[in-house]
Amino acid sequence: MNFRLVDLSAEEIAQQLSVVEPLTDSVRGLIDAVIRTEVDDDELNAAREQIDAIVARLRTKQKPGSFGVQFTRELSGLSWGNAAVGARNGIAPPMRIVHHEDGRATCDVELGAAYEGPGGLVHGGVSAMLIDQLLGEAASVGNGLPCFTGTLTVKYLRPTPLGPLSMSAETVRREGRKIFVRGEICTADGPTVTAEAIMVSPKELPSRDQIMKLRAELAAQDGQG
Ligand SMILES: CCCCCCCC/C=C\CCCCCCCC(=O)SCCNC(=O)CCNC(=O)[C@H](O)C(C)(C)COP(=O)(O)OP(=O)(O)OC[C@H]1O[C@@H](n2cnc3c(N)ncnc32)[C@H](O)[C@@H]1OP(=O)(O)O
Repeated sequence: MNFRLVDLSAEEIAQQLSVVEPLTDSVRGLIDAVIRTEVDDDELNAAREQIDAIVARLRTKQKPGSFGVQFTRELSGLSWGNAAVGARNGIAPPMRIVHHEDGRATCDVELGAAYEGPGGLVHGGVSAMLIDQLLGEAASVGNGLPCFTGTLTVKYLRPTPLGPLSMSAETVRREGRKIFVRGEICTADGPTVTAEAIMVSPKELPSRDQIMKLRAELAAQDGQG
């Protein structure tokens, strides 16, 4: 697994996010506009040319492969390409604000036209992705142990409408590296989706000791520099 420690302070991260998040929101706006626009074909072709020019501009300096996951010295993860929550990912639903308290994670999200499955309703795979992410965060942050999804069980109780939703996830119990979690997606009328998962902290992940060692190495480099 690609695990990389980066030397960024909280202020530097906030600075980068203040530029990146509005850009990602603009990309979300573009996706929504392309889905719902009713302008004529000439306008669509002209828009495509402008979009292609912007893509070429961004590609003048490009990371190889994917964004990857970087960790800071304070062990905050920067997964800015992540499909569910990546700050640079315009296809990630806008679910950035996740609150953690006592092993419970909650998040409000508003899903628009880009997340549709059946007409006017949220795609089932999108619901599964959202709740998987929140369950993973509840397990990982709540127990101080980075986890992968081992088994995810999703029950669709009734259709989930596009629009404002609230989600919650909590740890039920822990057995060694296995963390049992459950969660739900709700509208104002109550739950539409419930889910259970077994999150497993993989044995090949760097241990906290290894992370601390990397951190000490960075500090030693500072001392020399
Ligand atoms: C430094 C502190 C920092 C703390 C803060 C952290 C902040 C983090 C922030 C944010 C969190 C992010 C949240 C992410 C959310 C989204 C997650 C995803 O999308 S993950 C991608 C999809 N999932 C995969 O790709 C997994 C693929 N599978 C695997 O990699 C392995 O199979 C894995 C890790 C699941 C297990 O591999 P093994 O080698 O570690 O496990 P073995 O040693 O065989 O088993 C350990 C125990 O787990 C059970 N187990 C193994 N696989 C299982 C499975 N698939 N389902 C259920 N249980 C399983 C086994 O039966 C065993 O249990 P017994 O100890 O015997 O009781």
